Amino acid sequence: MYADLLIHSAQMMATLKGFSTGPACGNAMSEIGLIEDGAVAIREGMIVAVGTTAEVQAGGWVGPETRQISARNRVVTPGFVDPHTHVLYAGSRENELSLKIKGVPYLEILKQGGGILSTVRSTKQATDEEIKAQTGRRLQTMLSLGTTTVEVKSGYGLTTEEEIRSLRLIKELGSEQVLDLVPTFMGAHAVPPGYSEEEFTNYIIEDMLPKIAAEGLAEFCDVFCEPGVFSVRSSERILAKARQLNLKLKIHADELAASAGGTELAAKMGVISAEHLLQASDEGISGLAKQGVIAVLLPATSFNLAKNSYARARTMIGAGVPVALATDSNPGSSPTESMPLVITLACLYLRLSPEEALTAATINAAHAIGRADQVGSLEVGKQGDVLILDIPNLNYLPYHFGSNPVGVVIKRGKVVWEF
Ligand SMILES: N=CN[C@@H](CCC(=O)O)C(=O)O
Ligand SMILES: [Zn+2]
Repeated sequence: MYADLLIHSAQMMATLKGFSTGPACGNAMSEIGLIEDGAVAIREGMIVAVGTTAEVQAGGWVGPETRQISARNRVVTPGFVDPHTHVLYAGSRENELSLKIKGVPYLEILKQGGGILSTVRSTKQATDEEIKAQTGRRLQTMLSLGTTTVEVKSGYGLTTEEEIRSLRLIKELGSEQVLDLVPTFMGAHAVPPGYSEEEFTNYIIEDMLPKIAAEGLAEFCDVFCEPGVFSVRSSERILAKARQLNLKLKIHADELAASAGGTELAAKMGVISAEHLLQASDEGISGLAKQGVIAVLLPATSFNLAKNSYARARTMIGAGVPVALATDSNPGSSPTESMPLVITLACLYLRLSPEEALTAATINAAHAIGRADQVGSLEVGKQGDVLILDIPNLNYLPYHFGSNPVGVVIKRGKVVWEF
């Protein structure tokens, strides 16, 4: 039995091994399982051997039919996992840039009917084909930047019918695209005109959630818990109903307003992951650590909101909270598809080391979306999702920002993108 593909002679290979059953916390976030002169062999889409080039070659995996790719002078890592995106939508919001430059706050734009509500309108007006074509292009860009698994939220529908349409389109794209897509229901993304927050919360609980759960369209349920959007009380009611319906839980918590209680709710509900967390309190952070909640940090959003405010990642890591990174790709607060950019911002502004950032963008991100048994590290039995980065060492990844460091993307053992 020979491998279909052998990647060999990597200057350095970061395997991220050893964290498949639980995310890396504290000092362990720096343990990236380095192998010099590394090699990985893949058969039928799955990893069958990992080690030094000599070890893998001695394992008898290389036959006449095995395709061999040299990673000499390059760095090999698992494919990036992007655990927080709003990438399914139609339209764009570059018109809001001038408002932002003038200092109009994000939630003020939303209150005036722009922001998320503007994307709700453009998505509703678009045909299924238009939404899929626009989203497909973004997914293709993600793939070229090294993302091989991505979480995608609904939330630009805000009616039962439109939310179900979005989740069905995510499912269709998942079966047509190279990337693996993980669907999250986020009907609680904004309160549309004509509803009070309480009325819309009731609508989500009584109508949206039961129908979406019955169709099996989402794995996770997420809520934008923020004063002026969904209160802690409404968020708790929505998440409790979602849990009853066997959905796993996520929460956008304490992004904009000072310590509003979202982080504490995340800990109380024992969600899988809490996202943003710019304003999380010390008590909230220790609650996350106690409950093993993963902090999904989104430094591209902080950067793009241009308020010079970033999550306290060092405090979180010090407290033992497992940290993951994501793009938050969306048309308003983070119009980017780039995990390499997120890694640079995480190093410079969250003060993560390159090793911690890589852990956060691979195995910890995989845990945040319930996929750590399949992706996020280079270990025997996992999917053959591998990147060959055109860089001489790991420091170079955050260092050289704004260009694409990805040389080759391999998804389930197939070369799917090459520079
Ligand atoms: N904060 C709420 N939702 C998104 C933004 C979505 C949008 O602006 O369209 C976020 O995570 O940043
Ligand atoms: Zn988000």
